[in-house]
Amino acid sequence: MHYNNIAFIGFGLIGGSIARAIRKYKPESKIYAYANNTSQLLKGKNDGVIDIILKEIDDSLTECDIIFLCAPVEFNEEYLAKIKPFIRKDSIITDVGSTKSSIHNLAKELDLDDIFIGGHPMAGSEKTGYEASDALLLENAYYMITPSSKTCNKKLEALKSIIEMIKSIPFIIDYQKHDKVVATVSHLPHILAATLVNLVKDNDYEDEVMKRVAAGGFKDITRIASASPIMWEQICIVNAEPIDAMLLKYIDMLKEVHSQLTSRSGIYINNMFEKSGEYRNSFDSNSRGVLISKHDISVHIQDKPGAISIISAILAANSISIKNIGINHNREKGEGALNISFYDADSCEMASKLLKEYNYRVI
Ligand SMILES: NC(=O)c1ccc[n+]([C@@H]2O[C@H](COP(=O)([O-])OP(=O)(O)OC[C@H]3O[C@@H](n4cnc5c(N)ncnc54)[C@H](O)[C@@H]3O)[C@@H](O)[C@H]2O)c1
Ligand SMILES: O=C(O)C(=O)C[C@]1(C(=O)O)C=C[C@@H](O)C=C1
Repeated sequence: MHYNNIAFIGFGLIGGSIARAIRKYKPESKIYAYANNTSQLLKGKNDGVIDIILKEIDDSLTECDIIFLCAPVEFNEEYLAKIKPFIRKDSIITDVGSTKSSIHNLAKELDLDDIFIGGHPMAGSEKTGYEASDALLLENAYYMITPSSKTCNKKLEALKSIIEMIKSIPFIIDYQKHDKVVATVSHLPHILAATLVNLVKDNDYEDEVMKRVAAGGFKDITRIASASPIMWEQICIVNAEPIDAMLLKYIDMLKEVHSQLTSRSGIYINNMFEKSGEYRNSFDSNSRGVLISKHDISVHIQDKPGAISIISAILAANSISIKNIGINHNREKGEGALNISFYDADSCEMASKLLKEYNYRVI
């Protein structure tokens, strides 16, 4: 089995990024795509990423060796049921959804648990749509795989090799554990970011001074508040139980901070930051090449020799001094493969603008 014919149901940020990477690393693949957004599909076809636009869910899917479900999580479940009549027994259905138990339960109900293998790349962006997709988006990122008890080794190895081909790092995990992990490190943080932004909106002065002066700290912690409402509505509802369990623990922590603040316990606050700083810094020391700076950018580049020199030549030619530069091999820590830090905000802003003009994806 060569897994040459690959279909995407949903073709936005993640579907588009995987398809672009497959086209890049295995150009002979035949890529089929279906979505409810024709303009994204036409762009994909124009870019040479898609070979065949599927107008319907029909027996064209029988030609496909692997099908990626890449719509918001509840729609992925709807499509799992819809595609069932057209799927060959020896093919693989996988998904990229941020929740796993619910779709695994459905696969079992539909008697598809020998065909369906869950997947979830741990990289992304607050942006949506094929326009924001990038062949390098998932490079060096963990890509969680949740097999079922009926997954055969051959299919698991095939999926792993596709994930490795697109330069992600396969990470096998039980699907129930997956949902608890991401509830804590991804879903709850999105809720916190959204509520924090809404707190400012609801409490700002008439002249919107809070919005105006909000600086690095606020922006760092709230980038993901701009994420897709429909995608996050579905993630939160489908994974409500583990999210809610962590949310309650978090509320207890905040209540404790409230009580310690009321009694003006500086030592409590000090210890809180001491503990969090130590742990957070241990994340950084585990990742190679990651820089910590107030004036830094992440640039999506290929993780290969020569890539850094092109960027540094562009910046040098424009008299922008680099403080530090390094490949981030461990994408679970940052978004781009290359981290560059600058001495001041102006240089950082100029560099970002310049590299975008050269068509680099800069975050
Ligand atoms: N955005 C991230 O950071 C991220 C990271 C990892 C996984 N995911 C998961 O990936 C999936 C897709 O997210 P995305 O960021 O690519 O979103 P997106 O909005 O960029 O893309 C969604 C795609 O699904 C299509 N779609 C939406 N509703 C549809 C429907 N009813 N029928 C057919 N097509 C439909 C859209 O047209 C679009 O092509 C989600 O399940 C999400 O949980 C997202
Ligand atoms: O970097 C971001 O913008 C993301 O939100 C990516 C992110 C996350 O880290 O929470 C979002 C959802 C996913 O399911 C996986 C990754």
